[in-house]
Amino acid sequence: MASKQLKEFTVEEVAKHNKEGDLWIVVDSRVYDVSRFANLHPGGAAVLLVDTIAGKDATNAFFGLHRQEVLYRPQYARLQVGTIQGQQPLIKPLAADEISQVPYAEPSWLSPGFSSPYYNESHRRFQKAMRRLVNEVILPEAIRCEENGKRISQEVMDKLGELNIIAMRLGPGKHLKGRTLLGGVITPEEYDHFHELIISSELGRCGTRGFIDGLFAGVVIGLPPLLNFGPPELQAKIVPDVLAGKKLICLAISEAFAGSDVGGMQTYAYKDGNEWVISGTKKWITNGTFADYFTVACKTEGGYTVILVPRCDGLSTKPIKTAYSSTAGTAFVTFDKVRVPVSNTLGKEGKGMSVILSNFNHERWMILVVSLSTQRLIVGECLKWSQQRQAFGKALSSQAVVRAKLAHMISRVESAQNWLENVTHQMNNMSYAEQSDKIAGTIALLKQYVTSTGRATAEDATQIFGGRSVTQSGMGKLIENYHRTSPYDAILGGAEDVMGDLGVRQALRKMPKNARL
Ligand code: HEM
Repeated sequence: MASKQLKEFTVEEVAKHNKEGDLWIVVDSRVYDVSRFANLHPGGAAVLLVDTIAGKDATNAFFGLHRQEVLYRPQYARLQVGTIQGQQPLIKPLAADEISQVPYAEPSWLSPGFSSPYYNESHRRFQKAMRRLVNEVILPEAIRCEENGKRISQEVMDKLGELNIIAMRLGPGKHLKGRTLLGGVITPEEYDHFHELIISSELGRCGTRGFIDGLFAGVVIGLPPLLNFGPPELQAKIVPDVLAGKKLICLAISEAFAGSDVGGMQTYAYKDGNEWVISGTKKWITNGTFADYFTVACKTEGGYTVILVPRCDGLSTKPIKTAYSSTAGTAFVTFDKVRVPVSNTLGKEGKGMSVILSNFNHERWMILVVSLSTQRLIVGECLKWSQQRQAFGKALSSQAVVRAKLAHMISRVESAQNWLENVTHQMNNMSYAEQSDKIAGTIALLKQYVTSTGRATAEDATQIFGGRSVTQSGMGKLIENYHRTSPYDAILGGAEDVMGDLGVRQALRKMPKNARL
């Protein structure tokens, strides 16, 4: 409702509307006629009729119980009949590409007055455009899909394909050549891992973990083996459609028999003439329910081989019900004597383990970037809530115990961000082979750090939000989602303990032979 069409009222005029059937309230200088709405109010009519609320300024009470978005929902926005004379609303939604002014709610490079050696103008342009895209296109879809558990709509997939978001999520490389990135905001030559970090960070801010996995996580991990090791004819057949969002691919490695212990897999392929015959099962396959193609790790004679399998006879998928939304498409995949041409082999026969391992650093980095960004979102939520929530007659933030929790939360997210930016800078300056040699262990340690601090922050946030932190709607909905889903980050792409161990083992391997105290 445009404010110029609204009447202005004095506080005294509003105060006259203070009874059942004639009930007004004020929230942040906006006057609402809730006379008829009172009986439909999800919080009940009685709470609106008490002396301190009916005909009064109920701003503090309102924001102690509702997210501001409630006021912008069309069915509630139309309850506004006017404004208070001489007052202006203070609380406004952020514009689609606006940066939050809440301290630590954004990484420091985005905060006014802060500088960073890592980001240039192209990153700033890119971030602004990406935030707008997330808020206008992706977040509404995320909220829908997270709730109904359905796959992302073809319309949104097409849009993201057109903007080359899917291609960019694979990182910098020749697959970006000649593409128009995010409507031309930057060139493929400019695109680096910090742009990619921005994509994953902006997505993480949706706070809808299942949806974020549904949003091409399978492509990010399932396509690189084809791009890096697949025969050109197979690439030509599959890659364009996948990058355009027309088809989905996923990575099928883990099994009920083998998770972090990849070598324990049992899915077996043998050759019959020009064909592979594959039998076995795969479990927890992200996007598997919807996928058109499967990048499958198989045991073969003398080793492991990675094979590209299209959805075909003998291959079936069924959804696995997990703690997060089925919009992620987490599947149990069965291969029953599935036949595919030998030309679908990715990399050398028997050398599949190096194909599998080559994928892991990038996957882990992507997971931790999304996870850290959501962790920061939670810090922002806790800062806001602890200021606006009154308990024992004062704001939560006036309790030392709450401030102590906030101190730990902020320190965790800031330390991880600084480490992440350092690692990303190294990625920008190393070949993938160098990264595997020099920073695979660091990425694993960073992932362990981000996921363990994320879960500590999720726990702290539940103490600050109380019952709301375990409620899927209302004030604590982002806390609830993060608390429920942050363990995923600590498992997917390598379990937290395994990550720590990998990091230390790599460090020990690199110890100089003559190192002594
Ligand atoms: C324009 C005015 C208001 C609108 C449109 C409104 C709308 C809503 C909605 C949609 C909910 C469901 C929960 C949510 O989505 O967050 C809710 C819950 C509630 N509302 Fe309101 N409300 C208004 C004013 C108030 C006021 C002034 C009070 C003051 C006491 C109040 C007390 C409550 C309570 C106690 C709940 C339940 C909260 C919970 O379950 O945690 N509401 N309201």
